[in-house]
Amino acid sequence: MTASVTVRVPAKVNVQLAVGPLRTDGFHDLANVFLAVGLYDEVTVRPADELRVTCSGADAAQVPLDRTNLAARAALALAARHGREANVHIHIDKDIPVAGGMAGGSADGAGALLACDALWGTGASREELLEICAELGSDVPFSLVGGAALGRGRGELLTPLETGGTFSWVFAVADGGLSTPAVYAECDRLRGTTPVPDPEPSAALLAALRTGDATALAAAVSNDLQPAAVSLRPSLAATLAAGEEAGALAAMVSGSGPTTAFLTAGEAEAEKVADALRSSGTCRAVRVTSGPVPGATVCGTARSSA
Ligand SMILES: C[C@@](CO)(OP(=O)(O)O)[C@H](O)COP(=O)(O)OP(=O)(O)OC[C@H]1O[C@@H](n2ccc(N)nc2=O)[C@H](O)[C@@H]1O
Ligand SMILES: Nc1ncnc2c1ncn2[C@@H]1O[C@H](COP(=O)(O)OP(=O)(O)O)[C@@H](O)[C@H]1O
Repeated sequence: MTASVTVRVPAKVNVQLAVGPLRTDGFHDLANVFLAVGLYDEVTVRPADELRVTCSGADAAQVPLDRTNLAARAALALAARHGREANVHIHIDKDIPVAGGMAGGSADGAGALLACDALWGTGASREELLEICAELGSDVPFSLVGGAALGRGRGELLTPLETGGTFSWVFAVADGGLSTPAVYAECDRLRGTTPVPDPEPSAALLAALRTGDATALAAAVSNDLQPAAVSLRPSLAATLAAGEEAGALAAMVSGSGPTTAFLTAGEAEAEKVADALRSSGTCRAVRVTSGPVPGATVCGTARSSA
């Protein structure tokens, strides 16, 4: 009998986030180019008398442990489809900043889904898992898939993208989070009555990903939510400026923020930008990593002796 399953799930950065007009269902159509990067949450599930969520890590106190947690919702959704109880203890070892625009909650949702599927021997197809992910949230399918992908619709309709290399990134973690709906609402407010074009992926950006050319990627990155995130958190402007001055090829807000992302020419340049950001006093923590990396992956299974 399986005693526990552990799944490792990466964070993401959006190298392009083109946001269309507000839809009647409250969402926005997107051209969302995701890149999975090497900051990870680990989700472990084991049989229990009832559904329970615990969390460890520096930001653990900010994570809800009730049934609103995306990992709990994932377990409940899979159990409901397969006519069973979601009697599991889910433990999240969290390294992805909370409410930071890096899809940490989505990562935990995808991780718990994959882990419960393995623990229960559900044998759900990839299509079924992706369908459940899309019900849980717009970013959750990408957390399952990883790598690089274009998200259309509200971000849940994925097309994998080819990448020709690995890109070096520095992330500056801000104090506190930003609410994703609040950032979308601020984007709409700033746009006012200006007509908004349908979002389209940038051909130059897709080509830069394909060839692995960091300089070309830096010239093509864009985030329509950045003005809104900076409007709600004006201090981000100083963080972005500090990374740019230190030689980042591109400085941008990660998704809805407030984490900021800095693309660099390589690992040595990333360390230099990281040092400058640390001493700038404009952020809470600095992380150096790279992407693309694979999506949710089972990394450990323990068997009970019974
Ligand atoms: C902005 C992005 C960029 O990848 O991620 P974060 O930077 O927050 O991680 C995503 O669009 C966030 O996706 P996710 O966090 O899964 O959002 P959801 O739970 O589906 O939706 C939360 C709320 O965000 C807004 N929302 C989300 C997606 C979308 N295409 N249009 C929206 O307007 C809606 O107000 C919605 O009610
Ligand atoms: N497993 C989870 N980890 C973190 N936050 C979660 C989780 N489940 C639900 N949430 C809620 O989702 C909100 C957004 O968190 P997160 O996914 O980390 O950020 P973002 O949407 O900016 O990428 C949090 O403020 C929290 O209330």
